[in-house]
Amino acid sequence: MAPLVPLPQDLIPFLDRYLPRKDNDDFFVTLTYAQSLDSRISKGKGIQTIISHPETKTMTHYIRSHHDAILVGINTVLADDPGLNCRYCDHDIRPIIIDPSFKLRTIFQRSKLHENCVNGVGLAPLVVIDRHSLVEGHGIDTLVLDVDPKTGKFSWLDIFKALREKGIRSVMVEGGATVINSLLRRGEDGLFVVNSLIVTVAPIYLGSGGVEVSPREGLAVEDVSWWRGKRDVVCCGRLTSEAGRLAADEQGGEVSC
Ligand SMILES: NC(=O)C1=CN([C@@H]2O[C@H](COP(=O)(O)OP(=O)(O)OC[C@H]3O[C@@H](n4cnc5c(N)ncnc54)[C@H](O)[C@@H]3O)[C@@H](O)[C@H]2O)C=CC1
Ligand SMILES: Nc1nc(O)c(N)c(N[C@@H]2O[C@H](COP(=O)(O)O)[C@@H](O)[C@H]2O)n1
Repeated sequence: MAPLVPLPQDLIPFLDRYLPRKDNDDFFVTLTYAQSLDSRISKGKGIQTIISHPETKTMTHYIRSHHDAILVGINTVLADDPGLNCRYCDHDIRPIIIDPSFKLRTIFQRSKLHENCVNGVGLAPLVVIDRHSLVEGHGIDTLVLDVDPKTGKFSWLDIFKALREKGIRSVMVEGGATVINSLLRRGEDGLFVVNSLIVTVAPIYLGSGGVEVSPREGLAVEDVSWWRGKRDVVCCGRLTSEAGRLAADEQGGEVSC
């Protein structure tokens, strides 16, 4: 695996107020991903695509160093075979895979996740599965929840409450699009479960066949800051209050970021 390039040092103060605080026990969710100018996160379904410049790739590993867990959907594991460890510094981060039908079971032994565990450079993943997919004898840590029978989905609140009960206090969500789009929606209480949003934007187009990030409803990101690197920009913001919706309404339904 190629070594990371040095972290641009101005990213440290820039990211600081969007990362979980060590002195605060509240559960914290950071949603972070890299996208093209046309809001694509890969060239196509199942295709791993390098979007970040090497310096924003290093940033991702720096952000991992501030979280207890890193969460992705199963399609991301199937497409990318990711390591999901922290290569910025010596920091243990727990991979969480959302995988209701437990597809990971069939490929785990030949995955990078497994290789990292065996080589002592990554923690074992915790796989969130539906009760109906529970089988014995695979040697993989599972968190068993019930999907909503109508949607076939877990509730994010159920997932995060269960992770909190396991002692996890901060989760960095990296993707893919299904996970990101669902987290960019308000819950039934009208609130988002995401605290911080950190999006890398690279000056490329991936085309209409690419995997798109675009939530069902528009929203306005609050408390926004931008960083400009050698090639990419990074947008940080928050999604926690009602102000985003109010701001959108005041602009006659137009939503701006
Ligand atoms: N550029 C970037 O930063 C990133 C890009 N990617 C790309 O994203 C693509 C994968 O995206 P998607 O196909 O959308 O897949 P995904 O990685 O979001 O996984 C979707 C699957 O996860 C499970 N899942 C997700 N949320 C669930 C819930 N609430 N309840 C129950 N099951 C749930 C389901 O099985 C669902 O089919 C890949 O091409 C990958 O390369 C992935 C991560 C980051
Ligand atoms: N930040 C970022 N930039 C890109 O260009 C990407 N393609 C991704 N993808 C995410 O990173 C995971 C791979 O990470 P490691 O193998 O652990 O280094 C991949 O699965 C996506 O979640 N991210």
